[in-house]
Amino acid sequence: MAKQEDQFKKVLSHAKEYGYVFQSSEIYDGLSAVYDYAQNGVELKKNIRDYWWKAMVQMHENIVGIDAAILMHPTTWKASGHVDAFNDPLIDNKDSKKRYRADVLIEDYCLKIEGKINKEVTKAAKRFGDAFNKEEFLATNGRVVGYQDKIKTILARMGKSLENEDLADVKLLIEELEIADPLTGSKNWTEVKQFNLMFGTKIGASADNSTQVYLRPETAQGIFVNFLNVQKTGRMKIPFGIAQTGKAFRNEIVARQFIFRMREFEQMEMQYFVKPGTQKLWYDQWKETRLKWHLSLGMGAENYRFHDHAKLAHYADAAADIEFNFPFGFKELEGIHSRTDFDLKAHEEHSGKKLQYFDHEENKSYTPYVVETSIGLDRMFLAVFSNSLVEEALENGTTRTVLKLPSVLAPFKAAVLPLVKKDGLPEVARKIMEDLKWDFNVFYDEKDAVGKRYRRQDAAGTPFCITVDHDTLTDNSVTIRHRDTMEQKRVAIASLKDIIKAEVAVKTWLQKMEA
Ligand SMILES: Nc1ncnc2c1ncn2[C@@H]1O[C@H](COP(=O)(O)OP(=O)(O)OP(=O)(O)O)[C@@H](O)[C@H]1O
Repeated sequence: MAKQEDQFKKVLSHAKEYGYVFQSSEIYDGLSAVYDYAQNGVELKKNIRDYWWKAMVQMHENIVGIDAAILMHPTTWKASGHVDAFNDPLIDNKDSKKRYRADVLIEDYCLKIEGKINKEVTKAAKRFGDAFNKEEFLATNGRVVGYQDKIKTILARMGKSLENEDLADVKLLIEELEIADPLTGSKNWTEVKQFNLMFGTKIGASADNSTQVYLRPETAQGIFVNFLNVQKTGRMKIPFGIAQTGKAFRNEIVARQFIFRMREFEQMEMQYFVKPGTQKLWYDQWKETRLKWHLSLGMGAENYRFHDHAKLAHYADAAADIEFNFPFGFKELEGIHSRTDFDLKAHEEHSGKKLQYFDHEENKSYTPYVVETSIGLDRMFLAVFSNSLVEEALENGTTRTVLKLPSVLAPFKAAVLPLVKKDGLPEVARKIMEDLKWDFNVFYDEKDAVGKRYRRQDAAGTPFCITVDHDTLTDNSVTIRHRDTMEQKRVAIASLKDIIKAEVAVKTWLQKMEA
């Protein structure tokens, strides 16, 4: 755990030091759970968005994109259920005046019990050595089984109380477990109440209630309300998809873990409209396709797992998360949801407009079912960034910090470095830059010794360094150094474009999905 926390701290400071993520309005001490993407961060974020867009839209003839507005007619959110049910249970500590999510306090309590189980496992593994069988130990050791049962009972009771809106029982559970404010140890709690996560605002100059609007808490509804417009104007035939990337806003009660849980964030969503009865097939297929997309980035299959939901949202008949191994453990990165015809039907009902599809093959109209894939761009950014940041021991006893970003996502694909700032080398380096920048984002650096410049580019995540030296003036060749292997090769200037392209092109990476 300490190691994981250490890694997370490194991620935070590296993100700032190398111009990836800044706290929003930092000069005013920041705004909680709101972040700005800096000069390198904006490029990485754009490249992740493009990589998703290409895989989802460009590679599928039957998926098209839209860009709906953040502000929507307020009835949208009545129909979708967000006005009535997009709530989290909130509890305040009367002494510290700190605010918490009641369910998270209880889950954190269970995590502590899980910590005890892990300790027992480590102890037994040491004691029994090779003869240790973890599954058997978990199933038979009395103390461990007791811990597991306790977690199950607590979570089952919490789940039931939340479902039945029995918030008094959630409070009682917190009291019975003697859960204290993690910051102060106080057990002086208020009642638990529901808190709606939508940010509301008013449209126009009037303060009258009819002008109440919301900042969208998800991008999906912009797709549902445009379903028929897109289907008709694009002459789309079922099954087909509509994709969208854009900002979403949630007034999260507890915002923590950096850009993992933000109040303003970006989603990349795709709604796939299918014939009723075929949703299970498409749901399974999209689960597989989306996992392949993640794996194509080469961040280690062991770092992903599915979590199939036992308890389903009111609109879903199946749901799973793709979880990623973040520096603080496995957590949701993407959701795949079979949303039935809930949303389209709800919008039909609230708008009084038909949102049906006429199936020419079957010669009848029906409301399509929807399978959705929904991933947070910022969470994906954190997954990529934290997975890529490594400290590497070198043969000479020193270490180097490398940001081994998948090169297709790296902000800059190459840095051009004249060995010295004289003898005409900068001019040649500039010429190489001028030529490469039509195809790639290229960085120019002539300050400090070349070794130091290599380290800077390693830490910033640039896959290639191109060094111009005195020989370049006569042989038209340069040294190209690879970030990950540190291997250096002498190559002709004329071949640079092809060498870089072969490694960083979207095609090189996305084709791995087919393997
Ligand atoms: N507050 C947030 N900050 C950053 N990304 C978010 C946030 N809330 C959701 N996301 C991203 O949007 C995706 C789809 O949203 P969805 O509504 O399914 O999330 P969720 O199940 O509410 O997430 P969580 O359980 O973590 O709150 C999530 O998988 C996640 O990547």
